[in-house]
Amino acid sequence: MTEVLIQRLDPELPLPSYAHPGDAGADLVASHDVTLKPGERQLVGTGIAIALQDGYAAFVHPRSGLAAKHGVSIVNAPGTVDAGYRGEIKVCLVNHDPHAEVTLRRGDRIAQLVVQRVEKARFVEVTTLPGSARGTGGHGSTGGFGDVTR
Ligand SMILES: O=c1ccn([C@H]2C[C@H](O)[C@@H](COP(=O)(O)OP(=O)(O)OP(=O)(O)O)O2)c(=O)[nH]1
Ligand SMILES: [Mg+2]
Repeated sequence: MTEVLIQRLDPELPLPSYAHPGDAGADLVASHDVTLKPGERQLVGTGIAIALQDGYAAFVHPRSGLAAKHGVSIVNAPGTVDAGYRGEIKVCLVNHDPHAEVTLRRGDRIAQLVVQRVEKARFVEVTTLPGSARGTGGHGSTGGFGDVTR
């Protein structure tokens, strides 16, 4: 288990917490009320700043309940929090619902933070890449979407 130093920027807001012992994501809350019109996005504070250990990053993921019930997601999902970042963690929420406005209140759980170990890559330039079974096929090269026709 990695230790993450955390600073409460708003003493009245809770620290991130895992809802269940096996959960990967710790819930983050909104630092203020926010109302999103259909299609609108807003950057929302969470009231916390963290210091991750070197070799770690934290990823800001959407909550599936907000997505399924209200169409609310995160524009840049998952957002990347670098180990060296000391500012407030913020969430760029978006309302994908075509009709309904949605209001989230200060203290509501709006996203979840997944802390992960990450590798640094050394980029080695070559003129030809080694062959592979997939080759250059991508972006739907393995087939379509079953019976769906357009
Ligand atoms: O959902 C997010 C994504 C990022 N960040 C913070 C932490 C991260 O370390 C920093 C920069 O994020 P990123 O590198 O994704 O943004 P950028 O547009 O490349 O900005 P910068 O030029 O500051 O790197 O912003 C958040 O608070 N929430
Ligand atoms: Mg960046």
